Amino acid sequence: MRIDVITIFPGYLAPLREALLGRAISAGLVDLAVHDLRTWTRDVHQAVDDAPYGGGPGMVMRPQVWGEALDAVLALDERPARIVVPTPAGRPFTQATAQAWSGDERLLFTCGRYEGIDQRVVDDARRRDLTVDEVSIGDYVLVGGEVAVLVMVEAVVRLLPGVLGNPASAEQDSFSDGLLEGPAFTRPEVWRGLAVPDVLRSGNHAKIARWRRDRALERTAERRPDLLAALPEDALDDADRAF
Ligand SMILES: COC(=O)c1ccnc(N)c1
Repeated sequence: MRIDVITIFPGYLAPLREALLGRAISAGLVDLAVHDLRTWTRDVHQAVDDAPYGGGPGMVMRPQVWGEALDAVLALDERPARIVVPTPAGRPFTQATAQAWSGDERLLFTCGRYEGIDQRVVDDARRRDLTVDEVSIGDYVLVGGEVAVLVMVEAVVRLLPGVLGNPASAEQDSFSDGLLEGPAFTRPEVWRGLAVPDVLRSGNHAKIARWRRDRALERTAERRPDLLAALPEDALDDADRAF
């Protein structure tokens, strides 16, 4: 997978080259290229924003600069790219989104700051039949899209074959079966007087699986009843319903 990021703060994306993601890049599983938006400014002040039409607070990022930047970065590779615009006004980014994007050949993230990017940049890309997804990582506002890109790139890249040491980890993620993951324990058996649940040390795999499923159902019902309500009819078996 090739990942391009266009931003006025390239340094914000440095963490993508650390740890697991850094190893994925070194292993050639991911090609990452970060581009400074100011490369495509034409004026001495390298202005990337201007006052919003219609008035109001803040500044809007200029279409000319973004249009040239997008065209130039898209032209760097012939693989089709999904253009991703992080914005609080976007569709929710979920585990299902990460799963879907993990099959893409190329992702191109455009990091907006201020009050966002002139809408015509997205409209122009879409009318050229480019895939453009405006997505939000949650119901809150950030200063810029860079942090959202860190979140989304990590969620996607960890799903790529060969990135996680044990692929089963991704299969047993929270949300992978529509439920939150239950509690996890490791040694010692007793810590500050708190013992690991006996069933987890029983060696009875059927009982352990049932116990884990019950804890996942319990946690989901308590913390995210919306996820439980959204489960498809056949997602819960009789044992689940008995819980
Ligand atoms: C500037 O970008 C944001 O504020 C942003 C991006 C993606 N998701 C959000 N919840 C906010």
